[in-house]
Amino acid sequence: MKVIAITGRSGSGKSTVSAYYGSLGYPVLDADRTAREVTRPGGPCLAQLCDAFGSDILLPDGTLDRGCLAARAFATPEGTRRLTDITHPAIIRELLDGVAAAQSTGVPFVFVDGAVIVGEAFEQYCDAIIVVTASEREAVSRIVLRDGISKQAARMRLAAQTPEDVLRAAADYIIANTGDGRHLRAAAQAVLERLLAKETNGTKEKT
Ligand SMILES: CC(C)(COP(=O)(O)OP(=O)(O)OC[C@H]1O[C@@H](n2cnc3c(N)ncnc32)[C@H](O)[C@@H]1O)[C@@H](O)C(=O)NCCC(=O)NCCS
Ligand SMILES: Nc1ncnc2c1ncn2[C@@H]1O[C@H](COP(=O)(O)OP(=O)(O)OP(=O)(O)O)[C@@H](O)[C@H]1O
Repeated sequence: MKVIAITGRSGSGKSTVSAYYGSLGYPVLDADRTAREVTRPGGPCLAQLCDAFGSDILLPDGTLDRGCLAARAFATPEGTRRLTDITHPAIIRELLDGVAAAQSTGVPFVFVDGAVIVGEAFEQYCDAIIVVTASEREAVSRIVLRDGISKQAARMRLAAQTPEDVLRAAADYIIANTGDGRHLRAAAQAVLERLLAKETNGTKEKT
């Protein structure tokens, strides 16, 4: 069984691609949801995060104040590194449990939807990387529509993310989400067919 990462910048459409593969019956693991699990009260990361960023990153009910942690961790590259170093070992353990569970069902692929995979430790567990791309303009308008934030806030979010050329350089497959939803599904289906063909004939291909 192959582990296939689906990554991309915010608003690129990776969750839409993941949902499409899920609708076809393939298992999809969501790294963002896993991150929420490992940072829940009683989870493996919350105490370490408090040690690193201050115990006032907790809300009065003991849950993580995500906005507060984001403001502190993303303020500097060192803070962002610290956040990743604390959370990713636990995220990876959970994801690998999910991979093992999928493997026992005999499917050819498990997909992992995650924004922070390229250049990080989980990349070594991936047999292939799908990068979903969209222009800045498209990503901004989709984020504005989905999250109800301003264009400026959407642009700031994108500015803090891994540049698209870095993601493209790591990609085995690129899905350019430049049209409507039907176009996106067709592009995702084409990549799936290439993955299945590669499984059948064992050839290595690169986009
Ligand atoms: C700091 C947290 C609580 C902020 O949560 P919040 O809901 O406010 O924002 P969200 O998760 O949507 O992230 C905001 C943006 O930051 C980026 N980001 C998140 N974590 C990281 C990271 N470790 N390194 C670089 N960028 C990151 C995301 O791509 C996203 O675009 C959260 O991002 C987190 O727990 N991050 C660490 C775990 C992680 O790496 N998650 C990404 C999935 S692997
Ligand atoms: N081709 C498209 N046409 C119109 N809307 C789209 C298209 N692709 C995605 N969307 C919409 O744009 C929004 C962003 O897509 P999606 O949530 O899949 O992106 P994402 O890469 O997972 O973003 P994030 O990392 O911010 O969660 C969603 O509301 C989705 O329904």
